[in-house]
Amino acid sequence: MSAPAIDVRDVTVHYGDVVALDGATLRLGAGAVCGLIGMNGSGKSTLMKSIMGLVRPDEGQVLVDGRPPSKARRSGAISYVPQSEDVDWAFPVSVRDVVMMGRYGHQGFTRRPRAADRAAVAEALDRVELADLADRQIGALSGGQRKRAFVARGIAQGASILLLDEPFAGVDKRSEATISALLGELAAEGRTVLVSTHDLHALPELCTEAVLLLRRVLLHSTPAEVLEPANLAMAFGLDVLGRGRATA
Ligand SMILES: Nc1ncnc2c1ncn2[C@@H]1O[C@H](COP(=O)(O)OP(=O)(O)OP(=O)(O)O)[C@@H](O)[C@H]1O
Repeated sequence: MSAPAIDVRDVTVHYGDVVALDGATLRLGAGAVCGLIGMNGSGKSTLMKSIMGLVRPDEGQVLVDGRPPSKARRSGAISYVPQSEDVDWAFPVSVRDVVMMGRYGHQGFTRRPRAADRAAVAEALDRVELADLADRQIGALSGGQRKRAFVARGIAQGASILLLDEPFAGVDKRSEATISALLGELAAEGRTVLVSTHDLHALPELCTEAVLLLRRVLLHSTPAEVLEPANLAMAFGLDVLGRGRATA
């Protein structure tokens, strides 16, 4: 049997005195679109950073395709779309340059793009509907377009695992629809998608499964079960859907 795409085993992460994750366990297979749900500070970004190998667990272990995250990252198997606040948008690179970064691992030491790299970048830009903005500076895009550029980087990279940290925050309806449809297509190609979102109502359409996080995984099930009021109450401590709010 092949290793799970993402295998988080009993992971604990501290930032100084803050316990961000406390015995988190999660296993995801190929073809899953898993929604990661939890209140602010529940550890969603930390979980993604642990899977990327950007944060080292104090306890427990993370395996990606059966390998340590750093190895999986170097091989290009895994791609991360960070929260907008974590990116320096003033960096003087074009949208095409950002997507080409996904090809670095394919280019050897010279980092000189070859025809195959240019073709992969063009195809990825097409898939996220950004071909007409390819030469624009990344900071001159809207929030939703920036997210799409980062998704395109993961596609050009050929990543089999995509981690998206709140890709719908501050995003217009067109970008939301483009990204949602794309995540379904990527999963249908056998890739694994983990996506954190505060948009609970979008969960059933967006995801094949969902996780409730509060420093550890409280529940990993279908979107419908995760959205049960009693389950949401475990993670948020109140009736987030019953009060008619669209987001957590
Ligand atoms: N670099 C850091 N240094 C110190 N504490 C941190 C750091 N990063 C995160 N934390 C703390 O760790 C906890 C988990 O943070 P994390 O960003 O993983 O949560 P989150 O679920 O992604 O939150 P949000 O929904 O607000 O993005 C929070 O209490 C946060 O304040």
